[in-house]
Amino acid sequence: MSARNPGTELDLEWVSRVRVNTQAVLKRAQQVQGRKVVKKQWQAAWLLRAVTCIDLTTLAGDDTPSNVHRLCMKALQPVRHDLLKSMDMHEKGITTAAVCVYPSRVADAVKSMKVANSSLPVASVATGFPAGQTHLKTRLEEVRLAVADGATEIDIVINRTLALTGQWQALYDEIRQFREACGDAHMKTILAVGELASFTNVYKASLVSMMAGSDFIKTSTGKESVNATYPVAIVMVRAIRDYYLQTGHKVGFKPAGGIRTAQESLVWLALMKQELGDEWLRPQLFRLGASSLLADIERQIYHYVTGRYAAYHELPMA
Ligand SMILES: O=C[C@H](O)COP(=O)(O)O
Repeated sequence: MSARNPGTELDLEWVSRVRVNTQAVLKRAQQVQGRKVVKKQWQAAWLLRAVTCIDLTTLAGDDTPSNVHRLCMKALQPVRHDLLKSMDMHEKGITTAAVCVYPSRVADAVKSMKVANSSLPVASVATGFPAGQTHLKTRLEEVRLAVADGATEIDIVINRTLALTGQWQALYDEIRQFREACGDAHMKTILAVGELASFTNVYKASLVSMMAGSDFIKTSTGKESVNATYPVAIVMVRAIRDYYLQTGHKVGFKPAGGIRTAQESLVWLALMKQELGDEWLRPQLFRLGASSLLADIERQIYHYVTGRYAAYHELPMA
């Protein structure tokens, strides 16, 4: 992770003058999607870059220590060794950026990483994920427990009720408290954009989250009916840029929810490069939150190396 964002005082005047031009955002998103993506070895290199930015996620009611262990092993060896060797990348220590699990599975993930002698970060969703509709005291305690179990990154969800009713001061105060409960753990703040009703609300919620000290802002939980979209990403990354220009603090971006294909991961990287520059193409400032994206990326890399698509049994860990 890069240097932490300490946050600022809540600047309500800035928040209140925010207006987002919807047509301009939609047009820009179309341009990003319409651009040709890189091919051949450049594409393979970009796909490996995408791998290193993935928060490899499992957030299911039937998660167990064994599937969490399997997730951790996959995060540590995300692409088959022989494929990496063919690309002369086998000694580069390629892993995903982190694994992401529910709070009650953090201890399992930490144990698996320890057994593998790895310090790969374990992230946990918290604060009543995904809806955030539990008492503040409960949400704060959940953060503390996940940190005590060894999570070094916490993905909090914002209180959408506060955002939708324009209670920005109350939202700021809650997020500040989450930041404090995180201690040294880095905090990613999930806006749940599919439930924020307008781009203007998304921009305002992004600003308030950053002012309250979020190290990353994240689009979605993956559980809303609309998750990571390119237009909403344009709004959020522009808020990141404006906040950086105003304060000098760099905040990361994490699109999450419904990102499944290698092709999409290339568009996300292109969007970051064009909107925020090369510095935001590293796991310190960019994450892709995804449960099934890695399988398609590995499949595309297999195709690049062998010239054919893998049968299911050839990429069993995917
Ligand atoms: O934070 C990550 C998301 O929950 C993952 O969503 P996904 O299962 O649609 O990839």
